[in-house]
Amino acid sequence: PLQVPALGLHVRGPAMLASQKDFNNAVSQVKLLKEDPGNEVKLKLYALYKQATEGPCNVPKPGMLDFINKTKWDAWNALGSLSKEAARQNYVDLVSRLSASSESPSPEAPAADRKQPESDSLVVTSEDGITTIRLNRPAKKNALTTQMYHDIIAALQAASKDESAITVLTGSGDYYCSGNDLTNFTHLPAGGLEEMARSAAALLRDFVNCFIDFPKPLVAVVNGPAVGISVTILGLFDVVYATDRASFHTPFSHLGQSPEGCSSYTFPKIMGSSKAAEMLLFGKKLTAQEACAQGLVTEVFPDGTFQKEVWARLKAYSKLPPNAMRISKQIIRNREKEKLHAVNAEESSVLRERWQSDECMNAIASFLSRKAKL
Ligand SMILES: CCCCCCCCCCC/C=C/C(=O)SCCNC(=O)CCNC(=O)[C@H](O)C(C)(C)COP(=O)(O)OP(=O)(O)OC[C@H]1O[C@@H](n2cnc3c(N)ncnc32)[C@H](O)[C@@H]1OP(=O)(O)O
Repeated sequence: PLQVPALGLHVRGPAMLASQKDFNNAVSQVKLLKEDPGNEVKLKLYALYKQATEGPCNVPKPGMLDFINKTKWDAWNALGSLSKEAARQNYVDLVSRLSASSESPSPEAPAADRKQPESDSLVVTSEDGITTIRLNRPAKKNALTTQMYHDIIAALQAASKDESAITVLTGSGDYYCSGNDLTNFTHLPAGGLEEMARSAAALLRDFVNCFIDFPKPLVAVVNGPAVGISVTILGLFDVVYATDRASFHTPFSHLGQSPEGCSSYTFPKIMGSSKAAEMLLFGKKLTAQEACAQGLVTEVFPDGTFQKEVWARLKAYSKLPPNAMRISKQIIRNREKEKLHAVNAEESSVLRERWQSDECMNAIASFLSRKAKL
């Protein structure tokens, strides 16, 4: 089947297309879903519904500050000339997957407690004693959606209990991760900006807590440039391997924001206060070699041999006695845990205020209107 890239959906041949009755049933089924499928999926459903009922997007683009309607318009418009029939089929397929996953757990779950991620944007695999959590939104440089934060939390919780010795976080495509998806802040809930900031701070805190508490060796395989929160949490990993194509960028001041991921504590500790300040206050972007010289990265590999060398090394490490590695990590981490939790709480609470500031809103609007890029 062909792919509609923006939404990762499939176009089928005419013989397999769903009828109008199937479509109407799917529309009714959506209202009966037991779990909220998350904003990204709801956006896909919206776009497919519009395409299936009205055809290609035919209304004017909303203004850049009309975040919600612009995001909906973008999703519909991204379907291009997809036929009404194919959109109808994709809608029916999506609803049937959502209904199945909300009704029964997958019989093929690879580990007892593993719940597969809600969307294709995160891929979790276990092999050779290594659980790999792969960010999989290459078209968006692996920017983290709200759903992905939830899925990463679930994946880490499952990995902490599975049979693997080592857990790896990496990315698909040319980027490791472009940080928080800035459109996360455009879906204003009923309680407005204040409620959005409250729930974002709670999610951030839970997310970072999972990294602080993760009990096994945690390795970042940084396959390309890294931005924002994907950089700051590196201070909570045990080992960081990077391709020489990677860069490390924390543009918080540019975005009217402040550091998170415990970086206000881990970065000065790792690289000294003035190097940390240059990154966290002034947004200085480091090359892979610079990040390695400053202790944020363990080792840099030539891009051409990066995957081969890193995975060979990780496979060898994964054969070491797992309990010994776990216990050694605990001794190192236990000394810091209380402090890290306190730092995380403070950073999340400061960001809650920042997200309600004009500085932050203007920076996000600028990015979304394509005026600003890092
Ligand atoms: C209510 C609940 C909310 C919950 C939210 C939880 C909150 C936790 C938040 C924790 C705080 C985190 C802070 C950060 O991470 S700050 C860093 C944020 N990231 C950025 O500012 C990066 C923005 N992106 C860019 O500047 C460029 O895209 C980049 C330099 C990364 C790449 O440039 P390039 O020219 O190579 O590629 P494109 O710009 O064309 O990008 C391709 C497409 O990807 C989209 N994209 C990229 N990054 C992001 C992003 N961070 N958010 C959203 N979209 C992103 C880009 O728009 C392109 O899309 P289109 O092809 O559709 O145009």
